[in-house]
Amino acid sequence: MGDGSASGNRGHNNNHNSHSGHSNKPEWLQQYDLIGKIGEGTYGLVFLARIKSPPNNRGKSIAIKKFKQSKDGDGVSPTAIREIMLLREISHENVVKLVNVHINHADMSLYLAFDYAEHDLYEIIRHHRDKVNHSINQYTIKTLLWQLLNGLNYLHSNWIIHRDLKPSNILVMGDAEEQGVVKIADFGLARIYQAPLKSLSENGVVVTIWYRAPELLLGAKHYTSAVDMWAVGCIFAELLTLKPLFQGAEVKAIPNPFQLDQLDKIFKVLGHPTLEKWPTLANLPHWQQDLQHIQGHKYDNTALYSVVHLSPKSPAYDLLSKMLEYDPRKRITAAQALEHEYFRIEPLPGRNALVPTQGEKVVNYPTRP
Ligand SMILES: Nc1ncnc2c1ncn2[C@@H]1O[C@H](COP(=O)(O)OP(=O)(O)OP(=O)(O)O)[C@@H](O)[C@H]1O
Repeated sequence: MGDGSASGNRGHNNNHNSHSGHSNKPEWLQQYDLIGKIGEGTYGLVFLARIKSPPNNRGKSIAIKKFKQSKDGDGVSPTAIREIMLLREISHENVVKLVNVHINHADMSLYLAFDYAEHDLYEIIRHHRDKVNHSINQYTIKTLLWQLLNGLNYLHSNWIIHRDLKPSNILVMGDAEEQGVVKIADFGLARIYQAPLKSLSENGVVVTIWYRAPELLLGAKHYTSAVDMWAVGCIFAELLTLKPLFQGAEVKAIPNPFQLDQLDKIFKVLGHPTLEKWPTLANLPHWQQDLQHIQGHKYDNTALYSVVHLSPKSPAYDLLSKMLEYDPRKRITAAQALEHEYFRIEPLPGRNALVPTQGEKVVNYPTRP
């Protein structure tokens, strides 16, 4: 088993719910030693496992994502299976590798096995904020951002929009060989599950709205890769200040309620969007429907540079403000961002984000519990 293909599984064993004689684990799972639960997200549970064989991979750590069944009990659809098979072709240094797909045909439940990454930006930011109490060094921020953009540029060039980028989905390798390399996780899953914008997942895990682009908050039906660049802007600001940039209180109603507080938080920092700067704003459902709240209150001062403690003339501020451009058509793309002056001035981005530059203290980031 573990041939890396759902159809391969089928060829190997017609009874996909089959269990071996000595264990009640599904047969494919027996190639791994399950170590423990890493976390829980919108779509399911994540476990740490180690490969038992073949010998050259022995001991290699893997993150197995077990997907929940949907409410009506139907498992993964044929369309989703096709999408997942496409995701297996995705291969880039800054995108987490999908190493195996297992489908339990008895109930159509789905398990994806990814390369394991020891850190993620959520934990790195939290560690700096709550434990070491000092900001992340400039080299690390720039390297994390460059590699994130590099992975995203690859995904966008392959017509994959992430749609749910946030610090916990941006992994950083702790391994010797790939230490400090950024890996984007959870890409392509939004499309498979088609419900990334619902407010609460079935188990009550909160889906964060803090990184959601204004066009989505205003009810846009069609989204583009620009939604990911907005999230990157929010993450860049959070790396600089160790605080989420737009921390709106979520409206918890289903499906996809109007998140007024989130927009309010954005408008307070970036000023009110105008039709002059964002002409297609007028077509967005919530902009039209909610005249009283959304258009009634006017914010006009842009306070972004003071919130992120950057000089308005700095290249870092210039790049950040281009990521947080209201009009998605004018927002900077990943390819353009990689060419930005910020990445051409010292300190230059490198491969290992976690090695400090000269004179900086080594930060020992915690490993996953
Ligand atoms: N390949 C991986 N290696 C190590 N940890 C991972 C891997 N993929 C995900 N994780 C971690 O597992 C936890 C749960 O991840 P998951 O993607 O399911 O949820 P989430 O990102 O918290 O939320 P959501 O599913 O809503 O995006 C997170 O802490 C995440 O960093």
